[in-house]
Amino acid sequence: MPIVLTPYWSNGVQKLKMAPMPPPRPKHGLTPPTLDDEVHAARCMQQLRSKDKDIEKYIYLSMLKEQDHHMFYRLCLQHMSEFTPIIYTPTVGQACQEYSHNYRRPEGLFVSIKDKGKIKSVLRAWPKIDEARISVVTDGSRILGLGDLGINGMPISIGKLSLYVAGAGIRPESTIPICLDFGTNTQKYLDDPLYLGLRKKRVATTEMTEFMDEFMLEMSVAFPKLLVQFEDFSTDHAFLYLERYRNQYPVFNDDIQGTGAVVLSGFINAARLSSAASGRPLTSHRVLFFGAGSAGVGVAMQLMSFFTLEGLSEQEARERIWLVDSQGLVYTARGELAEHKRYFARRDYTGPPIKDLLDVLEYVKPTALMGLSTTSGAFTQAAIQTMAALNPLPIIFPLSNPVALSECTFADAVRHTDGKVLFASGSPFHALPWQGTTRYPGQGNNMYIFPGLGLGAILARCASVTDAMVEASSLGLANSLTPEEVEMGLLYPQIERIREISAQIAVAVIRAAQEAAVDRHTDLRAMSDKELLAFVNGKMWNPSVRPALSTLAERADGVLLSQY
Ligand SMILES: O=C([O-])CC(=O)C(=O)O
Ligand SMILES: [Mg+2]
Repeated sequence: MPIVLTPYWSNGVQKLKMAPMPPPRPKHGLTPPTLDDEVHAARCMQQLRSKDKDIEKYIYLSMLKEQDHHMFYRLCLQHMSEFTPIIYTPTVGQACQEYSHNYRRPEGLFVSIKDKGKIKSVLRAWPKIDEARISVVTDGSRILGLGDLGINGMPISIGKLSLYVAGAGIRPESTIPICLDFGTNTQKYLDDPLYLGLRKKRVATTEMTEFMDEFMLEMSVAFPKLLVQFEDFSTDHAFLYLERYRNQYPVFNDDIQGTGAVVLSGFINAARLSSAASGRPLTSHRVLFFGAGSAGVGVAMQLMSFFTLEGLSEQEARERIWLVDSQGLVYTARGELAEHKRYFARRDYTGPPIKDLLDVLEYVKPTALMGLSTTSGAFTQAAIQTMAALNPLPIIFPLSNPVALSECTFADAVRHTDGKVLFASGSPFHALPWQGTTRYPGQGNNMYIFPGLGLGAILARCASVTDAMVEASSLGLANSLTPEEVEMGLLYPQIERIREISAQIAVAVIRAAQEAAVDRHTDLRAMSDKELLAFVNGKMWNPSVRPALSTLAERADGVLLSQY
């Protein structure tokens, strides 16, 4: 009977019993005689680096994670800057686009619109119900900047959860990647014979909302300790479902709140430097958002709340922000506007539409230019030079993902501002030699925020995720730079320190949850900050240092068992 090799997730048919296992001991003869763990780690890295294509590296690491997750996470933590561009942005984008072609095994839960009315039984199929703590849920409708990928969005949930494990020490078995299948409007996938999802156009919002109500309720019943992260829903639904469920369940939206928090954090550090150079106060910054989707407006809201913390009234804070969408400057007199853009629409401009970015820059004179448009190259040489002419240290954040959709490259931003730019992008760029020194790009990606925010919310067993908790995560990140990192001109800490940063963020988040009294694990209230930090660190899962022998021997047993 093939026991060990049966996927631990079974297609809703039969739930596997997870009996407690004695620690596996290598059986003599089932592993090679000199399988040394350290050497095996080096072997894995060599195998990874021997692949030419990033997607091959992704597939290799995906298999390694399944075969030996201790080794996978151990190497991931040791080589964070090498691993994240593969298991996460940008390669995860390609992994999504090619998911139906590269699919090998189930790694998450698929719930489709056809399951409406019986979602409970689908969720019950998950083999580790009691362990569940965090789920990343996408409907594949707006994956990164790549559009509607339907069920091919599953790898984004998988990738985010790998970072929860690596970055915040959530136990691997506590994570549930979920892809909801409402159909897809992308004809290419509907025509693809290998496409894994429902072959139908997306259902209407009313039907989707009925489904979502049932789904969220059943999730809270099946997994009472679960936090839900909404990921890469199209803008309208992202706002709709965040507002609908945020006071009822522990849920947050990574693209609105996670991105908002991470960009605010980088903005705070950049604005401090830029204000020091210009002599103008932090509250005088003028921020232009190029792109007014869920991420753009999410970031704008986060920045606005920062301005109010700095002492501005709500109206004054709102007036620090300008939005540009595909029609140009967003202003009330322009005509009918999508709901989520109305709040920031300018009321102080009533002239003809200003469509060209250069004209908008001349009109607004921003100190900071944020790109969330998924329009590759939108920040042209002229636009970057205009920012440099307007500001001694211009803040330019091309935040669109993946890297091919970035509004400009790091090299262009440095070159066209004569090295003065304060830069962060959504996807990774390499450091750049510049006039005898090295310039480091910031990566303003929500991967700095969601692991720590999620960890804090889980440990405090929060009933909901409040704005103050999100804000705390942002300030926690901004203040986590070491003096060496400040010296290097970094806006974000080095990603290798992610565990340390996540622990600090988690503490800040737990404190904010306590203040709002949404924490259900109230024992933590009595702890000092030091005790709380020790508690958070103590809860983190660590890959075991000597796993390879036992895991491989276990698998060897499984192979034999399945063969006979
Ligand atoms: O996944 C990422 O790299 C950041 C993100 O949430 C997005 O772009 O939607
Ligand atoms: Mg996202």
